This record gives sequence, C-alpha cells and structure tokens, in this order.
Amino acid sequence: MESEVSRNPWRVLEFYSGIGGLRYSLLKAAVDATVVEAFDINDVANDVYQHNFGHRPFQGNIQTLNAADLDGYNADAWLLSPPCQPYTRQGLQKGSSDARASSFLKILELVPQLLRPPSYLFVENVVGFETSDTHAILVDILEKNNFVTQEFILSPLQFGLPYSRPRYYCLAKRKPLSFEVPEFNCQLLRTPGPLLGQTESTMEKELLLSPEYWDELLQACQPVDDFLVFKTFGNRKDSSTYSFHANDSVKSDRIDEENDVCFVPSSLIERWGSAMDIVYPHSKRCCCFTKSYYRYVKGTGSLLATAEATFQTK
Ligand SMILES: C[S@@+](CC[C@H](N)C(=O)[O-])C[C@H]1O[C@@H](n2cnc3c(N)ncnc32)[C@H](O)[C@@H]1O
Repeated sequence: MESEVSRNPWRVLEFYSGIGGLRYSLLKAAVDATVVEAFDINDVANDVYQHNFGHRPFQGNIQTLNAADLDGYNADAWLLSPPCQPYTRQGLQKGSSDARASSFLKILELVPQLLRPPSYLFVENVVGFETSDTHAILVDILEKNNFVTQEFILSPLQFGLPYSRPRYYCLAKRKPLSFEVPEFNCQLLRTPGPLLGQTESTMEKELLLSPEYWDELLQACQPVDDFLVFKTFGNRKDSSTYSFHANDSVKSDRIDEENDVCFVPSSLIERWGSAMDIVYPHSKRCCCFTKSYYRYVKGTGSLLATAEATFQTK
C-alpha cells in the first residue's frame, strides 16, 4: 500500500480517536504517516490520548465539521472508529436511527462535497455493523465516490493477540488505487490471508468453523502479561495468589495499593461465579474493557486480576 501513494509521510486524520487504538495500529503497521489531527468529544479519552501521544485531540462533536474543515487538513488517509452501540448484538440495533450514528453519517455525507478527498479510508466497528443500514450507506457512498473496498471480520487472535472479540473492518482506496487481489473487492472476508496477498481458500473457510482452529490460535497467542504496562503488579508477593479474609470488605479489595495487586474478591466470585470473566497475566484471551469497567458483572469487559484471591476463614 505504501508505494502507491505519491506523498510521504501520509497525512492522517483519526476520527473518534478515543485513547488512540488506531494510532497505535498505524505505528505497528510501520506506515510512513503522521496524524495531523485526531477528534474526540470525550475529555477523559482525550486526556489519555494526550498522555499516550503528547497531542490533545480536537475536542468537539465530529458532527460540526464541514467539508471546508476537512479539505483544510489535506489528508491522505482517514481512520474512523465510530460509536458501536447502534450496532451491538446486545443493544437495540437501531442502526442509523440511533442518535449515536449521526456524526458518522454526517461525515459520510460530506465525502461527495470534498475538493480533496482522502485516498484511503479505514473503518472499524463491531460485528453487527456489516448488516446495518449504516453499512449500506457507507458502501453506497464509497462506491459512488470512486472508492474500491475490501471488508473483513477478524479476531485479534488471528494475529497472535490475546483478545477474543472479532471486529468488522472496511478498507477503502480511491481509484485509480487498487487492492493487490481485486477479486476480493466487495466481499466480506474472515481470514487475514487476503491482506497479505493470499487467497481465502475453501479449506480456510471450513477451518473457521472448527473449535480446534480457535483453540490452536488461543494456544499460540501472546499472554496478556506482554501488554501490561505495570509489570510490578504483584511483585511484592511471592506467590501469584493473594489471600484475604472472609469478612474483608469488598470495596477496598479491588486494588491492594500497598502490594500493587489487582484481584477480584472471592466473595464476588462466589456470588457471581461463572458470570464473571476474569483474566490473569498468563491468560491468552480477554474481552473489550468499556468505560463502565467493573461497575457491572457482565458486558463491561474482562476483569483483570494480577493475582488470584484465595478464600480463608478466620
Ligand atoms: C468506539 S470508540 C473509539 C475507540 C478508539 N478507536 C480507541 O482506540 O480508543 C468511539 C469514540 O468516539 C467518541 N465519539 C462518539 N461520538 C462522537 C462525536 N459525535 N464526536 C466526537 N467524538 C465522538 C467517543 O467519545 C469514543 O471515544
């Protein structure tokens, strides 16, 4: 992809920048690119982004941007990870009629008005987006504005990363740019092979349905520990288990600051049991951490415990 663009480094706009996941991906992809602006409405996310990258995103509603604003950045590539709540399988799946979809629809509507449209687009969302009316609008607008697309549903596990939730990705290039394997245009692909110029074979498609394929991926991927910033967690305890007593209070047990240990109190484990998704540094999978992390037992992410709590009676 890199050699196709005349300008280096690429000028990139990161919409819905959050804490900067897509910017990290850009770094990892080792593309010669510079993020000329990031946009997010949430000040806490922007604090984290600023901490991570030393640049504070433009703080405001993306819906207020107009074509002249976007042309002003003269960007080669747009990265977009719009809110996923309108499309999640657990949600109401209101799609484009959900107010949280409006800003993305507005950005798409601006594409035909641009004097300097981007050459590349990258869209990320949850599984469920691909069957939504917003998806139909995305594909229609891209096609009418000379973009070719390839779409994927991929799990980070397929790249050796301990995160098990598959995601929807759309890659778009403006003609005359093209994909290495154009036969995959306008298809929804489920293996990373086509990204590397390989075909998605019938055998691979069958493999995707087999639990053994996913088990093997789980075994082969890196542990969560490789991605933890605070490696000192739990170091001051000799063992990886952490003891506390039956009548210890729940509220203060979540993080033991003195010992730099995070754990889930066994009283909670006993109460909620298998409903809780607890992951440890050695785990080979986890699920998305949301802003309601730990406030609910289910659906707000895996709980990270750096030590296992053991239950003791006094
Ligand atoms: C799915 S998250 C993106 C996550 C991001 N890729 C990351 O790595 O953290 C969606 C983000 O869009 C932001 N957002 C939602 N609606 C917005 C709007 N209308 N204008 C600007 N930002 C918005 C939210 O604050 C949230 O950070």
